[in-house]
Amino acid sequence: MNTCEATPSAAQEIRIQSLGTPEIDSPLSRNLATAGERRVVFTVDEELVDEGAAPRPMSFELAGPRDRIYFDPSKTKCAIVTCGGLCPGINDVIRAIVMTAYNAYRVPSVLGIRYGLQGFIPSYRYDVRELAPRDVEGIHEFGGTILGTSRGPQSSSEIATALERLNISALFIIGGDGTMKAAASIQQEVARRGKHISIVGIPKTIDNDINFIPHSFGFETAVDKAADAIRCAHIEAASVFNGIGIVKLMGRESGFIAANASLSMREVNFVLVPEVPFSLYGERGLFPALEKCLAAHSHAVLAVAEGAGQDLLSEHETRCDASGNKALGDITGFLRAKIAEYFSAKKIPYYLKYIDPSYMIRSVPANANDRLYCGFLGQHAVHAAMSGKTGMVVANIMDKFVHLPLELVTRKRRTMSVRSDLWQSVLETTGQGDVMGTSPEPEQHL
Ligand SMILES: Nc1ncnc2c1ncn2[C@@H]1O[C@H](COP(=O)(O)OP(=O)(O)OP(=O)(O)O)[C@@H](O)[C@H]1O
Ligand SMILES: O=P(O)(O)OC[C@H]1O[C@](O)(CO)[C@@H](O)[C@@H]1O
Ligand SMILES: [Mg+2]
Repeated sequence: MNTCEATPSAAQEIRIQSLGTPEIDSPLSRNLATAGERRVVFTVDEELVDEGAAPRPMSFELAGPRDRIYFDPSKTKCAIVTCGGLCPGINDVIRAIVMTAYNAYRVPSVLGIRYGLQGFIPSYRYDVRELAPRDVEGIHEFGGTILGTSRGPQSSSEIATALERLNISALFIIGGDGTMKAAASIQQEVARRGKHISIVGIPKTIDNDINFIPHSFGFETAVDKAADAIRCAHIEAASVFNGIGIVKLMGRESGFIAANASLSMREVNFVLVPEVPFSLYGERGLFPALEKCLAAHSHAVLAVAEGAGQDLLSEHETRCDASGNKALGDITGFLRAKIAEYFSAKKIPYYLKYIDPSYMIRSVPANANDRLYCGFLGQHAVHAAMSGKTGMVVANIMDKFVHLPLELVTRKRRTMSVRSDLWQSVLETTGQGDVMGTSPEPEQHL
């Protein structure tokens, strides 16, 4: 993303589905709500579109309250569901949705669906929860989700039936890439039945792997926590002769957390991510480079995304989790064993300190920036639903809140491009280019 213009010009128009013409006067004061749609044009570069694609202008619908809305607030019932792994800020989004629905639109009811998509399915027997402002007042102080979450497929047909049974007008679905696919199939099922129910997604994931979303909420907080772990690993490693600090960070198929946390803590010498293959031995191998690093600085720090180097593990994982996400082999266990072999054979003393902050980076409350971000996302999601938008998510692109179709955000999973400024910056800061070179061609990486 590089430029932002106020008018559409000849840009590709990104369209959002609508349930019908908004004909009801919004209860929001005239100077808060805008008349009609406003659009913004960004020149979108390859980081968000396709690797190698030329930058191109695209026009997006701006988020925000409209002066005419689709749903009569006095008859509107909303529901919120949270799915997938935890992420800092989920409660902040829930709070913002409830507060906006009640305080801005005076809707009479917002329901919380328990434990992800399972909460729609009668056989699980989870009660729905009424969420009034007093129920959500203080929830932003806590990590996690007050509604609970789950993984695993559920029938869109049963979910659509539950939405009809509960008489829901707008469903807010908070989750990651998988959840957005679920949202798309729920929206299609609801439309197939001819039901006027708005389905609005709020993209959530610490992995930052949702297509077209530059930074999902909670990512910044997760990076903060990951940076704390790196700081500790560096102190431990630097406090002994030939100390090696290894930090394992979440990031199944995308190394954004490892890359960003390492850039914020410049002491990291090697960043290993799923997107870039590497070898252990040979001229451009990780271990000879680690050996050189120890010889030069007497200590070294490695930040390892959990999905890195999976091809090196002798037993490839074939298992998946309940949602079909591939299970990962233990790359850091493998590296620790191989480091022991390598340095023992060379009779080089070393002291390895291993830190796995694991779930701690995603179960904490959101930091101040993420809280602000979550508040806006929740508010804009309600404005979008009330004006009859559906099959969409709310996103922040270049400091503008916009509507994106679910179809766009579910097209593929976002990974870090080896040509991105982010990865190039990692290479420049760490000097690890010899091990994980700048070229995407695997044979040039070792
Ligand atoms: N292709 C799909 N179609 C319909 N539902 C899906 C699809 N993929 C995932 N889901 C459902 O969406 C929910 C959440 O998916 P998943 O567990 O992959 O987490 P996620 O939303 O990607 O979040 P995160 O990756 O941040 O943990 C699950 O209930 C899962 O079954
Ligand atoms: O919550 P679970 O099922 O243990 O899954 C862990 C995965 O979830 C994520 O935190 C994404 O939400 C990944 O980084 C991690 O691999
Ligand atoms: Mg996911």
